[in-house]
Amino acid sequence: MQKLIIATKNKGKMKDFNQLFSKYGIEVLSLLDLEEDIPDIEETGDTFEENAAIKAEVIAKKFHLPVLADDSGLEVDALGGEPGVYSARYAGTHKDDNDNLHKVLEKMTGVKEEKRTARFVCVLALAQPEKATIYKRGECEGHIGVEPVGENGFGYDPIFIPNNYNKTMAELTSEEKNQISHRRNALIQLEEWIKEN
Ligand SMILES: O=c1[nH]c(=O)c2ncn([C@@H]3O[C@H](COP(=O)(O)OP(=O)(O)OP(=O)(O)O)[C@@H](O)[C@H]3O)c2[nH]1
Ligand SMILES: [Mg+2]
Repeated sequence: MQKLIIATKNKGKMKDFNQLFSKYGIEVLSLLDLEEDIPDIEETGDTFEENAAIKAEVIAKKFHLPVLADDSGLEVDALGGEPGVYSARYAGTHKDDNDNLHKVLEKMTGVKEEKRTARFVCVLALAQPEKATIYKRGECEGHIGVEPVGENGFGYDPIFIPNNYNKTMAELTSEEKNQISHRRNALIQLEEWIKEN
């Protein structure tokens, strides 16, 4: 395999995937890289698995090719697992990273450090013509800071401090993020398939 379509329009995810796939010599294409204009796919599921499958299967069917999709998000324990599957649209359907992370910070006002535990979750769904969809889940544990710090990454990276670090995910280089991230931890489980295909 020389090229793989990833059923996403998220440029932050694609930056991660570009780097993660480069070691396999595979070029990844997002829905924004295709010639055809692909309408937004409605994420109607209640779980990361359901939403990842919806995205991967719609595009795999359309092109008759293997397609990977990523559904991911932040689970904050003090917020009962929110924003979870609603991470991209937590502060509204305009899907603004800055508004989303400020909503989390606001809701966490007054919550003590030891109660600020959280994790990033990434579920990858690999849909292939005539085959059952394969799921892989990766997580990255950490806690929520009190203000946004750092310029790298995307989404909630500026407020997420991974375990064993004293800086946010947005202060890590992309190489550092890609050694510990939820996305990396999910993708590594597909390594055998990637090498065989
Ligand atoms: O700080 C972060 N670092 C990450 O590494 C990360 N991964 C996911 N997220 C958050 O979770 C939403 C995914 O929602 P999501 O899977 O529906 O994706 P999306 O709607 O943005 O794009 P698409 O892939 O569906 O086209 C994203 O928008 C982000 O808010 C992250 N935040
Ligand atoms: Mg989405």
